[in-house]
Amino acid sequence: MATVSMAFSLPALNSRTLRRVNRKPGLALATMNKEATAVGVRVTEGEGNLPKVVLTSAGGSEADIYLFGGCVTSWKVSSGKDILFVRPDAVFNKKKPISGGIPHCFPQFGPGPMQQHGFARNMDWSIVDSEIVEGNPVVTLELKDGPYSRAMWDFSFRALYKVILNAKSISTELTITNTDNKPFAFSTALHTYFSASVTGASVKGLKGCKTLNKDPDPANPVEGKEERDVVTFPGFVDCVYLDAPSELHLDNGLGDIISICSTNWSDAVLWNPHLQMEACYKDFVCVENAKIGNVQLEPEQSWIAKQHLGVS
Ligand SMILES: O=P(O)(O)OC[C@H]1O[C@@H](O)[C@H](O)[C@@H](O)[C@@H]1O
Repeated sequence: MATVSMAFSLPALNSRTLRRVNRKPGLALATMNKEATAVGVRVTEGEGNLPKVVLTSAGGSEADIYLFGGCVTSWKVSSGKDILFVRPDAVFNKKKPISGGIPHCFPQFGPGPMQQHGFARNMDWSIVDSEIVEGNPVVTLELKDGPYSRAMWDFSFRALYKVILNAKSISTELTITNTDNKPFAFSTALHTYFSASVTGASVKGLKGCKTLNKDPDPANPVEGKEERDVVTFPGFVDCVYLDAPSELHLDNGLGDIISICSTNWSDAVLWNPHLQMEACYKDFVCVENAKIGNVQLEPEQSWIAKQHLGVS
């Protein structure tokens, strides 16, 4: 993956410069023509020449976030191991969402009146703020409605996505605000792809949840209840867990136990495509924090949800 090897140098990003130059989409790229320094938060050129924010923590962990889709594509812990997974068929040309990392599903999860998983993963987000807190980088991205989103969903909204990298964790906070003068409703998810050995991977914490099993037909989920303490991925898995607990544990089958803690992400989704993606299904599982039922927001109201992924 291309990193900082560019013909031009990069800007030193601090809160003041980011506030000044990145209020409008597109300006993050323009700032890449200035002098180079990288402390904690920097913008570089990623795959397909797309702008990418790199967070580097004092503890040696690193995260990559593409402005296209506001997508965290990599979270490397200090050993250099990437806890997230990007599919080998992922493209970085803006013609499709980036298939991997933590894509946004907003304002629709799954199939529905608009494109699968909504438009947020197909739009350019911009940087509105960054700071370093005790050696840990923090960046806030923003997405607002535009002609592309309005054509599918005719509402004015503002999404803020704050990403905080610590030595052993990455946290996100998503705030959706209704900036329209009429109410709207949405569903949403963080469609997190974890690196895994699928035969050894399992999730704890879902026992007792009501399930909507999208196997075999995602458009007609079957209701049920999870009876297992430890949920595995023996074949095709596509299942929604309603009112999931705020803490789940993923054993990725690669020697890591990952805690997945959340606030206000009421639901969870497990997905592995099995033979539908023969080239890569053995190498990842998706454990998604989701809000499946519609969130209703009146004008000026906001909805906030937090996710915290940690390794021990
Ligand atoms: O291929 P996409 O659009 O990224 O979606 C992948 C999968 O995403 C999951 O969240 C859904 O539950 C699946 O039904 C879907 O197939």
